[in-house]
Amino acid sequence: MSFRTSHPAESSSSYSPQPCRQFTFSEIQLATQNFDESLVIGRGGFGKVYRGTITYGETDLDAAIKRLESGSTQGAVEFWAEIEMLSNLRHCHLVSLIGYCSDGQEMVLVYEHMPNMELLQIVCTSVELL
Ligand SMILES: Nc1ncnc2c1ncn2[C@@H]1O[C@H](COP(=O)(O)OP(=O)(O)OP(=O)(O)O)[C@@H](O)[C@H]1O
Repeated sequence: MSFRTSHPAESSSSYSPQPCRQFTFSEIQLATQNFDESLVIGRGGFGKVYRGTITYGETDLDAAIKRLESGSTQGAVEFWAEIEMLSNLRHCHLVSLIGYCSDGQEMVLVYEHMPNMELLQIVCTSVELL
């Protein structure tokens, strides 16, 4: 599988900076305590989702951090599509994308942590078990 290492929009002359920020892999490791298993809050098609604290400028933000897993059904195309879409869309009913990290094979999405999303997952799982 081949991976893109830069945001497609960065090569475009019409690119205008988005509030969505690019993080280094070291910043992601720091935020997730090097992907500590105790911080895993969910798992989706992309891979595991970790809860972490990411530093954005002067502010520490409560974040949900999705790391693309090797063997994930979703890949580079979906990764960049998610960044493109959520960078341009801001709505109270949509989860906010804080930023992303693309470093070699590592692809990570950083969202605002939504406590209700975990609660919803617990309710859905309980209903499935009934
Ligand atoms: N922003 C968030 N805040 C809190 N928890 C989150 C957030 N994003 C994801 N999660 C948790 O991680 C789980 C997996 O989320 P994810 O979006 O990766 O999977 P999904 O909803 O099944 O989507 P897909 O399979 O299309 O990637 C969610 O069910 C939720 O528990």
